[in-house]
Amino acid sequence: MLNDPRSHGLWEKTAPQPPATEPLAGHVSADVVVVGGGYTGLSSALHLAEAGSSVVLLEANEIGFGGAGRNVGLINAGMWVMPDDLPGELGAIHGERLLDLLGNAPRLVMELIDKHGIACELERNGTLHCAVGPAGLKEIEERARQWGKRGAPVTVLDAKETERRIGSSAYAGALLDMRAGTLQPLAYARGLAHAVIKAGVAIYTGSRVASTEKSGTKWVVSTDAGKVSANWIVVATDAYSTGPWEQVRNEQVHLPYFNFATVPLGDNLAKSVLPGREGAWDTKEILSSFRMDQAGRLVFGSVGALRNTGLSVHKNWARRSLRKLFPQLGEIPFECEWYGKIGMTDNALPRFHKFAPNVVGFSGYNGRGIAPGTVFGKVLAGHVLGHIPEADLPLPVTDVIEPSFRTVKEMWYEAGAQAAHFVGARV
Ligand SMILES: Cc1cc2nc3c(=O)[nH]c(=O)nc-3n(C[C@H](O)[C@H](O)[C@H](O)COP(=O)(O)OP(=O)(O)OC[C@H]3O[C@@H](n4cnc5c(N)ncnc54)[C@H](O)[C@@H]3O)c2cc1C
Repeated sequence: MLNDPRSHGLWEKTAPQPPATEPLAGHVSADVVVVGGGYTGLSSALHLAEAGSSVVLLEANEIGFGGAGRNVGLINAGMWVMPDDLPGELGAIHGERLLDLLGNAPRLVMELIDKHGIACELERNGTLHCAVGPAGLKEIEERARQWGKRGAPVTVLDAKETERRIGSSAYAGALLDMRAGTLQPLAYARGLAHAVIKAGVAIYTGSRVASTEKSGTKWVVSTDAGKVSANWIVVATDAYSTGPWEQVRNEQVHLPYFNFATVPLGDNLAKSVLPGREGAWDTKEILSSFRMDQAGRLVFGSVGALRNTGLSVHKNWARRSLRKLFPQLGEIPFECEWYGKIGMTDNALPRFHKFAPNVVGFSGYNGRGIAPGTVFGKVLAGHVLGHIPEADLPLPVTDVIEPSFRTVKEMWYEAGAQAAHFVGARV
């Protein structure tokens, strides 16, 4: 995308085409203007239009330019925070409400894919959170216990069953979560965009919102070449936020995350690595993730940016790690490499912001935005339509607060990941 082979990598290579769109020109009106063409913006536009609202969606670059086109494609249920800790973080009402909403969020993703016939390599076979050593095993057992008492279909697999499912003896066990799955992330975003246009939304790409102003009872948002007047603004710009909502980006500490995709493994090897096509990641602090795509490529990722010295450090690390994790693959070549920035918040939980009257948005998904972004987009639509009052939202309204030492923390993430990957092959 935008002539950068390390921005969207494999996903851009294998995703179906996006709908034809153009930059905004002139002055148009709508009930709602949605800013951002990722999962949050697309889902909110879709649900608003299906309920009869007139909607304009403005995307600064292309559909899926942000996290939506760069991520690993794990459709996770819930956040990183342990289920029992959420009520403590958010209060009992918001905590249990968020658990319920996000625990069921993958179902909404899968329903939308089915309903709109989105070709995005959906796999419904669950995810495996792989335990590294006894501490990792303890962690997943506790997570399983906490989800289990809420009725979630989660199981702890022993080391033998984990090895059978993954094709590696590296792990002490794994948490299998049958609510979850994998997809081709850019294909999902582009498929949503097709559905959004079919529902009657006007999407303008290459249309960065530069400013907003109030004109009577309406909001007017301006891009380089046009304006939109609307009653509501939905802000769905998250970690790639620019323009009037750069504060959303500044609220987050950016964690770089890269992926390498191998060439297709071929039938025999593919049978020995994740034959069930679950998505997987481990319990390490600097975690690694791995999954297959539909053509049998192994997508392997971890923390770090593929730029400057990081490019060779992380690539060498990925080769060493794969040799150790899956020796049966031998010296398998990489076909694609890419990275993006994950927006982390200080308590690892997303935020709901009310920037001004009738200007609202969710952000800060901490690397878990496929299902939450989709479900929060639907919640935003319900809120704008007056069906979900503020008191019933899954998160409290919070101010946008920049964390202290943000820049230092971001440099530390990048340097720390390089140092860790320089020193050792993982697992
Ligand atoms: C490398 C990586 C791996 C990840 N892995 C996973 C994973 O496996 N599973 C998971 O669930 N999540 C994962 N995530 C997180 C997930 O991708 C994000 O949480 C998700 O994309 C957020 O969706 P969004 O629609 O809110 O924002 P985005 O997808 O980032 O979209 C925001 C859009 O807003 C646009 N924009 C910004 N400013 C303006 C403006 N002024 N005017 C107009 N448009 C603007 C941007 O161009 C962008 O397209 C990962 C993220 C990364 C980067």
